[in-house]
Amino acid sequence: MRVAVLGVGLMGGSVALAARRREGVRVLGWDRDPAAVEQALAAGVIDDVAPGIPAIGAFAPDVVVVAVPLAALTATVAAACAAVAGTEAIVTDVGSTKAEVVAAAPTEVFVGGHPLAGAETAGVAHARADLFDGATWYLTPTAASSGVGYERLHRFVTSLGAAPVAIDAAAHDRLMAAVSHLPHVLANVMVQQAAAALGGETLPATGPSFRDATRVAGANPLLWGQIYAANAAAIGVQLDETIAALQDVRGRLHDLEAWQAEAQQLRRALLEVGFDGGPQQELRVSVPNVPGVVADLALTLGHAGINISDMSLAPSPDRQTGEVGLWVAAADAERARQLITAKDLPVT
Ligand SMILES: NC(=O)c1ccc[n+]([C@@H]2O[C@H](COP(=O)([O-])OP(=O)(O)OC[C@H]3O[C@@H](n4cnc5c(N)ncnc54)[C@H](O)[C@@H]3O)[C@@H](O)[C@H]2O)c1
Ligand SMILES: O=C(O)C(=O)C[C@]1(C(=O)O)C=C[C@@H](O)C=C1
Repeated sequence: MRVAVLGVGLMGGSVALAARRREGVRVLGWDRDPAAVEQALAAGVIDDVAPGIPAIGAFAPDVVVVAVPLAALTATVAAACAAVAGTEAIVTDVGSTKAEVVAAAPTEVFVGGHPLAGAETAGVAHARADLFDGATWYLTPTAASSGVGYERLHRFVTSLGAAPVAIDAAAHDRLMAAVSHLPHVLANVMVQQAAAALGGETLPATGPSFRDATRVAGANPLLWGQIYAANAAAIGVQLDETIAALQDVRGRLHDLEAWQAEAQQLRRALLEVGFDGGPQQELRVSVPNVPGVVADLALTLGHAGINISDMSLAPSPDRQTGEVGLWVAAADAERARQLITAKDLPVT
């Protein structure tokens, strides 16, 4: 299989690395920044560099993945579609919003895409082969999209470790406003508010909840400035609803126990969506930051036949300890808790 990646940054580099885990896949890379492709070539992220977008046609790619910032997406997709005209290639993108690029490219060779995976970092140096393992990957085919191309793209996305899910572009953008863009806005607001509240304090005054809730604050400013602008209408609706909800909470601070319990239920239900194998439960394990601790946890549960469907790692600020989040089937959760507790590791 031959894959062309346009924009070899965090996402493009991760697509390249994930694709090259399979035998016989060759990846051609192009980026506006020559340093990015040179770095990608030197690090073995891509096999070859294209001198320009028109040159990708001669590479005869099966799939072209456009992974540039949103502001450059429409023009780059158009240039990619022109470059592969008359070949068998299917062109896709990984942009965080879909309506604009899908409306601009109503051609059979293009199917919009968006992996629901990423990081608060940027650049090919942070690219990871396993970034998409287990992730939902939205695809936004239209009536114009080639069926053969869509099927090939579906298989390609699956080969990267992700689960493709077809969705309408406008519905996708409304959904992302709620589950991705609003959380980023709120994380930024929380750090700004905390900084103002702690102004002048010298004590370390933030704890784990603050770190968890604000991990994405200030993520890649170029990328996020463009996401907010591209999806302003849908984010505006979410913000209006958030403001109303906060006002409601403000008015009944002495009567929020049931509200808190409802949020607990809702979070559990929302995070279970998309997992295979029925209801899941999250175990949070406090661990010392020593080599092998995570592998030991994974091996212990693996030996006991307990599948970890998702995992998160959060080191403490001083890097002495950390918290490992493990998602396992609810039916296995108690057994997993006992196995971990037997290692003298606290689990919640
Ligand atoms: N970072 C995430 O968590 C995440 C998750 C899902 C989707 N995305 C989407 O992936 C795309 C890329 O984001 P990223 O996080 O990889 O960013 P990045 O900054 O890591 O990489 C972007 C790459 O595109 C190149 N580039 C910049 N402007 C360009 C232009 N005008 N023409 C061509 N190339 C250009 C840059 O040199 C860089 O190598 C964005 O559209 C974003 O919405 C990001
Ligand atoms: O994990 C993160 O750091 C992310 O912000 C990833 C995240 C998200 O909101 O979940 C961010 C933007 C993308 O378009 C898709 C995924």
